[in-house]
Amino acid sequence: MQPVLNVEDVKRVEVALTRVGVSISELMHRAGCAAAQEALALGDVQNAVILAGMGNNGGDGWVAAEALLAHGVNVKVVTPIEPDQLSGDLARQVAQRAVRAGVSTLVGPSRDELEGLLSASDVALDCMLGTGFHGDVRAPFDIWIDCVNSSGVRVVAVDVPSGLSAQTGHAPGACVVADLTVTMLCLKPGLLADDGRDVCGSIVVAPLAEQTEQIVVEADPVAWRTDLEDYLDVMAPPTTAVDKFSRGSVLVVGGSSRFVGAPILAARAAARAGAGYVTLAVPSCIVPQVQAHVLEIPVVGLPCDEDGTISKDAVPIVTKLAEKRSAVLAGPGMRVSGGTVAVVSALLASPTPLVLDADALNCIARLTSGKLQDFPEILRRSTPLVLTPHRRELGRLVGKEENPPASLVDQLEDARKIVWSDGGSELVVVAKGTATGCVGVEQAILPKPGPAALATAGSGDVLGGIIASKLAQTYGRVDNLPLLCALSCELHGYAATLAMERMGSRGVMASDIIDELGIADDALGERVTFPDADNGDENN
Ligand SMILES: NC(=O)C1=CN([C@@H]2O[C@H](COP(=O)(O)OP(=O)(O)OC[C@H]3O[C@@H](n4cnc5c(N)ncnc54)[C@H](OP(=O)(O)O)[C@@H]3O)[C@@H](O)[C@H]2O)[C@@H](O)CC1
Ligand SMILES: Nc1ncnc2c1ncn2[C@@H]1O[C@H](COP(=O)(O)OP(=O)(O)O)[C@@H](O)[C@H]1O
Ligand SMILES: [K+]
Repeated sequence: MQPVLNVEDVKRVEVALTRVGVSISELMHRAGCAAAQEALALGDVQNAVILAGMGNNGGDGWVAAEALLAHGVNVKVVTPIEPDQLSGDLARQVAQRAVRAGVSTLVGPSRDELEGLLSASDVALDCMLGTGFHGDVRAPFDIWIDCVNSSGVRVVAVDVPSGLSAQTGHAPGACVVADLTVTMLCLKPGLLADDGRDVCGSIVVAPLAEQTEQIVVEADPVAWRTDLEDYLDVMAPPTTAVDKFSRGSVLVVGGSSRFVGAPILAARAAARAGAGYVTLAVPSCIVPQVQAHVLEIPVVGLPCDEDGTISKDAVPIVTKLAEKRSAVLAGPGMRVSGGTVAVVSALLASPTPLVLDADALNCIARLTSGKLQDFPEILRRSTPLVLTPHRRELGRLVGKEENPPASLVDQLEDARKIVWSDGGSELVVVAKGTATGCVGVEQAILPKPGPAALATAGSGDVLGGIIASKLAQTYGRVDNLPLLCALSCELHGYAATLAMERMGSRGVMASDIIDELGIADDALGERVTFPDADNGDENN
């Protein structure tokens, strides 16, 4: 797994490296050389343009320019001001050194000049703004960014594409769209979510020092990005010694007269993700409709209130059904009512491994007046419990209904409020968004995010079904629950990628994802077992 550090913690790593004898100027030298090396590795680089800003990101660019020149590349550094006028000592020194070494410069070019230079270049290195970027992109960089993006030249972003916040993943204005991002020391969260996924291209981490790995780990990573082989730990070994019950049995509780489809999607996903026996429990008033859509899945009718939701009287029936299953998923389409709140509470008190999604989460928000972190006893269990909120549901759970998490780091922070208030290793919050964090008490794991095709109604129900299915197949014996959830998210994303091949990038519906789950599960298993044969882009 690869550690992901908040930007402020990256600065602490920089300081720690200086304490072990690697100076900031040495780090900048290595950063610039690493960027130059990656640019050369693109191949066919005779002419390079380096767009340098006025801070240390620009400093990296001057070093890279000198390194490229030493490799015989025809280099030009574009800078807003003369190297002598740079205010930062380090950036000024490396710029002056590069000029002495013969690097040529273009100071404050017109738009036409810059466009001409870019069109004659084989690669552009973006060294305008790095982790020191804040606010709106100011001139001249807004114009330079526009020129780079419209030039069609290959772009290597140094540390972070200019205009992107390496912390939040937001690019509120102009932002470089890179083919490759060479990021220094370690991954930062903003590269992996929201706008970051669109602008980084593939990501290469340049560690810069042999001590980096250890120091980064000690700097308390905000999350860990999985590599495919990490999932070997939670992959069930294939066996023929099974029957339909021992392959895992899942109970899905949900549905209402308003939302009939959601529990069907969840139950079908659970079956396609490998559970041998899936049962659906829905309000009795919708049983005929539901049963007509699922041939293989028995549907149990639960006592129903007048508004078409599950009533309180369902509690003993649901509890009894849950006892016999290896995992339960509750929530899809169930709505929030006195009856559904009672059912969710009863399931929390039952020992069967449990996944709560959608309205089951809203029931908990109602039960705790939107302050789940103040009621840890509600979640305290000795068997696995997984909550799968999207950003708005997560906001509702932790008292931020009006101001839900807006970035991956916000998701991780809010999910941690919940898991840390509980403090037990049986609880995981799968905080969903453009990138998803599987947050346990000890660590947060970031699976590779799926395609934007997942942003379609019902796709969350499918994920809930997958997680319940995978959990059921472990029979509660899971050493690393966050990792199992991350594997489920990867399966969800991979199935959506396969569905896109049939339905197009905008045509995928949740049921198409379900149809690909079986094939995706096998293919993912192959890729986990033989990662070297994998050609997929593992970065974003
Ligand atoms: N971590 C490491 O170990 C290593 C880090 N290294 C490198 O250092 C980089 C961080 O350097 P840094 O702190 O100097 O910040 P940087 O990104 O150059 O930006 C500051 C400049 O940008 C300007 N500026 C800001 N916002 C702006 C806006 N909206 N629009 C326009 N301008 C704006 C800001 O101006 P100011 O706001 O101060 O007026 C100032 O001039 C890091 O990303 C990596 O590349 C490597 O060298 C070595 C190893
Ligand atoms: N842009 C995106 N890129 C990747 N995954 C996404 C994106 N948008 C949403 N997703 C994923 O799609 C799923 C949507 O879940 P959810 O919002 O609960 O859907 P629903 O409530 O409609 O079932 C989540 O797993 C989420 O991480
Ligand atoms: K940059």
